[in-house]
Amino acid sequence: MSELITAQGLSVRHGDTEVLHGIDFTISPGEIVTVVGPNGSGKSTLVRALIGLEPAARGEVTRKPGLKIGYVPQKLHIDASLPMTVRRFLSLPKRVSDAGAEAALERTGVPHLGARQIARLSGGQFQRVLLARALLTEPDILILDEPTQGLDQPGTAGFYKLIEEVRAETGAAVLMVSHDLHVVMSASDRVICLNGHVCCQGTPKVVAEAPEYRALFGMGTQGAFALYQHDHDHGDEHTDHATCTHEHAHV
Ligand SMILES: Nc1ncnc2c1ncn2[C@@H]1O[C@H](COP(=O)(O)OP(=O)(O)OP(=O)(O)O)[C@@H](O)[C@H]1O
Repeated sequence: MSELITAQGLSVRHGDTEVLHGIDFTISPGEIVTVVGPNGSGKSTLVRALIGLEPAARGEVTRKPGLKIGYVPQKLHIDASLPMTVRRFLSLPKRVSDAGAEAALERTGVPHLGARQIARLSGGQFQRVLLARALLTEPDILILDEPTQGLDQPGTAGFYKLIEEVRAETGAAVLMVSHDLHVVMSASDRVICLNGHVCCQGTPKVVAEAPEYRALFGMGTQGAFALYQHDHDHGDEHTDHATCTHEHAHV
């Protein structure tokens, strides 16, 4: 198979609630795919299911045999009272050589941070260290759940530029969850809008021009947008065209 990860008819439940239903998904080598959608729409659940951290209630997820995944979760709590240097953090859970750690920090633009306490890093530095850690395994695919959360606009733009450089250098595919719609649109090969199901997907250009997408994310809001869940279901297609369906935007 050429796809790195495939999901067919994937549904995931949390307790009695079906959080995701009928998801068809693929990601190919070297692709940058971004998942957007309102809070609680199942973005983190989807990436966790694709990795195998959440069981499928229905459907199936297939990963290419031997696939190496570099995963940066949405939340990683590190106790501020626990002394731990960046260098030590990079060796958890698996020890890495000094040369390997240095190369990864260099690659993510923070070569001087090895001796620093992890709890004292800025948000942007911490994200770059997390990315360095994810790169240590030389992954076929990087999976980043809201990697620029809490970063300012230059920090966010810089981080996405770094992601593109890493993709260009290593050929790794990238699957991201993000709320930074404007940057996401330019940095992604494909955007998937999720709302419990895939309600919209396509190339950034095609999706951005789709009236449905504009309705979904709002116009004239200076980047602010609001999305509301809808409770009807319908078929979704995977095509190169935007396949937005009738969502309701309230801006
Ligand atoms: N471990 C869990 N147990 C029960 N319910 C959960 C669990 N994790 C997530 N949920 C619920 O599943 C739904 C989807 O959550 P998920 O975190 O996947 O959404 P999301 O799109 O990533 O949200 P956000 O943008 O706020 O990060 C939410 O209603 C959430 O409350």
